[in-house]
Order: sequence, then C-alpha cells, then structure tokens
Amino acid sequence: MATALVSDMYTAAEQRAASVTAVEERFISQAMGRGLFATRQFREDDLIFEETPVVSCQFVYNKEYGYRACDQCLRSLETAECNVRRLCQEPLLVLPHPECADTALPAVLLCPGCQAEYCSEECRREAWQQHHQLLCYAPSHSDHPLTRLLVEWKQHHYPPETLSILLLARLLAGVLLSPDAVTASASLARFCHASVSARDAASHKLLGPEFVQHIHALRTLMAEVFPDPRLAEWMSEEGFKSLLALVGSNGQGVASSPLARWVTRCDDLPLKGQDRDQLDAFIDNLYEKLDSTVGTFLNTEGSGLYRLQSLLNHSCRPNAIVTFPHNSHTLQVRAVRDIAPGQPVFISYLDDCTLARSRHSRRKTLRENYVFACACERCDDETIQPDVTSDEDMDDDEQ
Ligand SMILES: C[S@@+](CC[C@H](N)C(=O)[O-])C[C@H]1O[C@@H](n2cnc3c(N)ncnc32)[C@H](O)[C@@H]1O
Repeated sequence: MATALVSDMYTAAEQRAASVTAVEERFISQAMGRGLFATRQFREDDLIFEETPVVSCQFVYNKEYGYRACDQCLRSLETAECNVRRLCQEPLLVLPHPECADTALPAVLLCPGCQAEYCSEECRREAWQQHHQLLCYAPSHSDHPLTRLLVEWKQHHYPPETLSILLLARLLAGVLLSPDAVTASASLARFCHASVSARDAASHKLLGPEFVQHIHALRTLMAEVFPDPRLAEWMSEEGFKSLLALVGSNGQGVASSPLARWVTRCDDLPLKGQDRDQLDAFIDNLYEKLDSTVGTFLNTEGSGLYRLQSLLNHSCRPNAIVTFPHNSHTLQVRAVRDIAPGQPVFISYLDDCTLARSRHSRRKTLRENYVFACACERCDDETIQPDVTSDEDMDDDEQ
C-alpha cells in the first residue's frame, strides 16, 4: 500500500478503503469522540487492517545517537548486534540466539544532497516527492532554519521521545508538494478539525503554559523553513497549535527497532529453567548497560500519523493491538480476542506493565500523558476500587 499523500487524507477513496478493511468510523460519546467499529466478525489474532502513515519520521535523539533507519519508512539499517555494540561502546559484544535477529539488511541508498539514508529506491523517490525536496539540507549548516528548529525542539524534548517536530515539517512540505496545495491545506484542516477535540487543542501537554515561549520560537522557525504564503494559515498561532495538538494526540510510535525485535523473539523462544533465566538476565543486563551509556530510549524508532489508526480509542481492556511486523512504519491492527460485528475496536495506549496496575494508576498515566479521563468499560467496572490499591501505586503517587 503506498503512503497516502496529504491531499488524499480525507478522500472518498480512503473512506472506501476503510470499509474494505471491515471497520467503520462512528461517533461514540462526547467523552470519547469518534471511534472505529468492526463491520464483520474477527477472531483472536485476525488482521483487522494494515496501514502506512500519512507521514512519519525518526526521533531526533535516535538519529543523533546514530540509530540507523530508512529516512522514509524507518526500516532499520543495522542488525541488533551492530546496534548494541555501538550504543554500549563494546565492539566485541555478541548477542546470543542469532536466529532471533534480522540478518537480511537492505542495501543503503543515499540522498546525494544531504546523505539521508534509504532502504530502497522506492523509499528515496517517495520521500523526495512527498517532502524531501523541500527539506533536503546539510545538518552541519548550523544557520539553516531546520537546524535551528531541531535545536529549539531538543532543548525541551528529551528521550524517551514520543514525537518529532519534523513530523509537522513533513506534513507542511506535503501540502506544498501536492498537485493542489489549496485543496491539500483544506484537507489537512479537516483532519485537524475532526481529530482534535476542543479540549485536546486547549489542554494538550505540548501546549502547556510552560511552553509558550518555546511554541513561539518553533512557530517562528517553521515560518522561516516555509516562507510560503500558501501556508500562512498554519503559521498563525492558532493554526500552528492545532497542528501540534494533532500530532500530540494522534502520533503513533513506530516500533521498528532491531533490538526490540530481537528481544521480542527471544521472549517467544520455548526455553525453560536455567536457559530462560540466563537469557532474561543477559537482556536485563543489556538494557542496564544501554541505560547507562545512552539513557532511556523507547523501543520505538520514530513516530507516524495514521489516518485510520488515529481513530482508535484506548481501553484498559483492549480487544486489538498495534504491531509493526514488516520492520517499517507500516502498521497492522490485530484482534487480541474475538470481536463481533458492530463492536468498537479498542487498543491500549498503555504498556503491559501499566495496564496491569490499579484503576487509579492507569488513569493517572493517561491523564498525565494523553490528557484525558479514561471512559473505558474496565475503568467503569472498577469504580468501586479504592483510589490507590498497592504500595507500588502509593510510591508512584509520592514521586
Ligand atoms: C487517537 S484519538 C482517538 C480518536 C478520537 N476519539 C477522535 O474522535 O478523533 C485519541 C483521543 O481520543 C479520546 N479518547 C481515546 N480513548 C479514550 C478513553 N478511553 N476515554 C476517553 N477519551 C478517550 C481522547 O480525547 C484522546 O485524546
């Protein structure tokens, strides 16, 4: 499936594509807004839909720390072993169970202008057509507005990152490079309007009062990157904030890290007793080393904005999961239990560990990171739970 052009974001063709995938968009409630509903039966592990993003990009610090990924599809360009050797600064480190690692790496192609790396000619061409011809620059040019934009961004956003300002730059470049920029801009406005509730737009944590100066600086620099009157609407205070709220509320982490894939496959190995303990201890030790050398990095390479996936609401009792089986930004949504026609499809925005915690802890994490009060069925069922249920949760609160 080709990556959608910004101008295609809300076309009838894409609406039809959604129905082919057997989900449809419906209004749920004032609290939750819209959501996706199954239009047919899904069994556990069934594919519900597969989707490439409207736009995606690698996290700024991942790139700086030398994580090598295709600049278009985020496919990893190094093996898990190369990745950890470099990050842990241990050139002789050997990962056990090599059968769990991806070995077939693509031949790397470069952008002749800025040396950005791609995994294929298709990705290089797609990137050029969609955004790169307007964003190609040598990062060593410290005076270039894009360099200054990234410096400003990095001063306020540290790993583990969940978003990159380059997503916005790529979205806007996509508007200008569309055959009809006016229509593309209107399409982006509809996406913003439909996807960002008034509450998200007013209160998203990216837009908090402590960021007023920062947002002003980002907006000024973005206007320098795109001195084009066709984007004037997006450079206004309101327009720029609505874009930040769009990517803040809907950006999806892209899990294409080779190390994470190796770890996941190791977890699935049918090992028992001492063998399992040894491998688990090796992995724990590896993450500790990584933590001490390069700090906390999530298992995500970057983030993307997806048209269908951005309609999926959170539930603390999810019936679906987002995966990245192609080692790239193409995602799949799969059922984790049976879903009947007409039922809403929910994923979890929380990791497994947080999901296993009390209602109080889960809601606290969702409030702090996603700025909403969870209205899911499980939270509803557990309303009789005391506010805090475990020592661990107490510790959390005290912190
Ligand atoms: C990725 S969007 C999901 C689609 C969204 N409902 C819409 O109408 O566009 C995420 C937003 O949906 C809402 N949301 C998602 N899950 C929710 C839940 N369990 N309870 C309340 N609001 C939820 C929040 O406003 C959140 O910022």
